[in-house]
Amino acid sequence: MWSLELYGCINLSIVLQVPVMSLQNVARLPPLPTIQEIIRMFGLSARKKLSQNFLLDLNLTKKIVKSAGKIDGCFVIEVGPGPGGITRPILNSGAEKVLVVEKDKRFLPSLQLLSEASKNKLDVIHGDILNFNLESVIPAEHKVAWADNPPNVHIIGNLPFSVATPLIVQWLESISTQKNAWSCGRVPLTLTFQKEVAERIIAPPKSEYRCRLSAMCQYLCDVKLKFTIPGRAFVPPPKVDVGVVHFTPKVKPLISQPFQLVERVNRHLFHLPNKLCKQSLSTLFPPHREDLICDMFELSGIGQQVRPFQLTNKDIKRLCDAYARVTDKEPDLLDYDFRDRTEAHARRHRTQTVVSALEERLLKNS
Ligand SMILES: C[S@@+](CC[C@H](N)C(=O)[O-])C[C@H]1O[C@@H](n2cnc3c(N)ncnc32)[C@H](O)[C@@H]1O
Repeated sequence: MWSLELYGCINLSIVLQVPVMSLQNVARLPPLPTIQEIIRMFGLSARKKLSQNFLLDLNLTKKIVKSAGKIDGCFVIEVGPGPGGITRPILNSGAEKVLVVEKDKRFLPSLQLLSEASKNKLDVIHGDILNFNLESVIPAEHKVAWADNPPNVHIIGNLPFSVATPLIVQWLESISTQKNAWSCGRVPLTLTFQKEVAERIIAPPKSEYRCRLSAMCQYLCDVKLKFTIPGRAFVPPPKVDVGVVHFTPKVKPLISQPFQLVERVNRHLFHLPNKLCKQSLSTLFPPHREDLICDMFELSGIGQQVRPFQLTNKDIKRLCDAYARVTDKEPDLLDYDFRDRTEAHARRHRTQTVVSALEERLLKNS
């Protein structure tokens, strides 16, 4: 039996102001202490340094799980479970098996207890999701062909903002190459982001939020902002609101070029989102090769006066295809880095300044 005395009452350094996740609300798991009690029992204070913001409101954690779609009978991977506020509704939604990947080992004992209560339906892995290949943990019976409907596998996570964005970029590359979890088919994702990042992910052309992340997410996935959560719902509350985004990988990506090429074109395109495309794309080529930008626009059929934020996903596809054709003829251009030139130029300039100062001094002394 669970009891506070058994584990000792350890400091609760966060203020709990949200509705309590009560025993009655947990339908399929046996009676368990509330998440608040778990936090207290194991001394699981949220670490600001690690951007840990817990979601303890059962209505919200259930809503996140519901927005993933039908998870009954599915294999569910949760990234960053923390004290288990989202893990519990996943277990209660009839998932066949749940695997959680948690980096902070302070959470492992409480997750282990949850695993025992779930009759080992829950597996706990101590690891860093940024370096973790999910392919090996997804059972073979859940693997389907890419063109089939998404497999009975879901990834859900409320990660720190500083992890969620690099992680989705890393995972987009895995989606494009059908590696990692996506070697098992078009595994959908339900992830939380800072609201502004969520707005960027789903931003249509001409939106003020349209950026590289919008183009990269949308060429590979159908993306939907499911709902937003006010920052005050978290413990401790972050200064910003949070968006829950659902990603379903597309059967056929909108752009058939390699991920690195698409990333490169978008990186250059959107580094000056409000300038003319001609200006933003000029950094793709050495300064004396303006002819190549003209070739790129001619091949793509896109007008040079358009601004990056106005481009549709199809326009971006045309520009990527055109860039692929231009660089097919001169593959070295794929390695061209305009900053190298700037850096080399700056270095030359610094050297020249030092040399001139030296010469001046020598002249004075002579
Ligand atoms: C914002 S908290 C959310 C906790 C819990 N899911 C909730 O909603 O209350 C993020 C969790 O992700 C974990 N985490 C952070 N970086 C991680 C990583 N690279 N790999 C796995 N877990 C990570 C943190 O330790 C923390 O438990």
